[in-house]
Amino acid sequence: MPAIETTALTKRYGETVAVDALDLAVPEGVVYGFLGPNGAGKTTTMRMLTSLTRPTSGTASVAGVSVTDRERLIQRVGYLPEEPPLYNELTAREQLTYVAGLRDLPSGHAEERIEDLLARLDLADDADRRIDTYSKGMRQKTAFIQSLLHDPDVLFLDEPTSGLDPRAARTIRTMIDGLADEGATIFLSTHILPVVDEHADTVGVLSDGRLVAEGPPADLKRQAEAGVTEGTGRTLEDVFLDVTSEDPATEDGAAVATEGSTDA
Ligand SMILES: Nc1ncnc2c1ncn2[C@@H]1O[C@H](COP(=O)(O)OP(=O)(O)OP(=O)(O)O)[C@@H](O)[C@H]1O
Repeated sequence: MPAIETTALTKRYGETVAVDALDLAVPEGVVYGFLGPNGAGKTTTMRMLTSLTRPTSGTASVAGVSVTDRERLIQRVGYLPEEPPLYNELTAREQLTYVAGLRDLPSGHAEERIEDLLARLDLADDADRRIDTYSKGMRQKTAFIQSLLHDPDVLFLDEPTSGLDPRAARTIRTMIDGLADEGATIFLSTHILPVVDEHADTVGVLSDGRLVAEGPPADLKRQAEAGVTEGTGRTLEDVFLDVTSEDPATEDGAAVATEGSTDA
């Protein structure tokens, strides 16, 4: 059973088709890099997959739970949105304890997990200060911990290293790999293409609400080399620019899929 499965998933806002008949099958335990230009529909897709917004049509399930079953779904998924919900008047420790309570985590276990995650992200010394005194990076770390506190099966991350210093960014990247190794599925949306290149097992590129390319980074780069002078190394950025260009050749809706791209 795929960790994420969508069939003709569509979201319209009036005349705008934000997500257009999206078919995804993401296996368990992988890091799936979700790319696309601004306004491509990435956030809308993640909001549908975490039951924050309802699809106009089509179906989707995450960790085997339909996105229409919000109550069961939120126990299985974590989401770090671009603007994470934090209470400014709480300290990080209070915020995380509060969220652990909402999630019904046994208090002893929750406390241990919170302390461990605060320490790993180098936030323990500041954890008793109010969040409204935090830097952007400290807020981001708090929100990242909050998204995975309940050990979700599928974790949706929108620019998880935004505002983080290189050390903290590396910690988060290492944690992403570790979570996937333990069997969690990570749906990673970011514009930092080298991170996707290094960490994603499979990449999907969304453009105008449609999946225009999908496959392991190495395969997509190899495909992009076809027709290019031999020996020219292509980067994921080249692939991204190719498949999201306004060139009519790429606008026929045909996804550049790589065989077996969604196999674990
Ligand atoms: N609540 C809304 N009401 C109306 N239109 C919306 C709404 N949310 C998103 N849209 C539209 O849907 C399209 C997709 O937006 P979305 O935020 O999903 O893109 P994105 O890929 O996450 O972009 P970015 O990389 O800039 O974050 C855009 O045209 C956007 O204007």
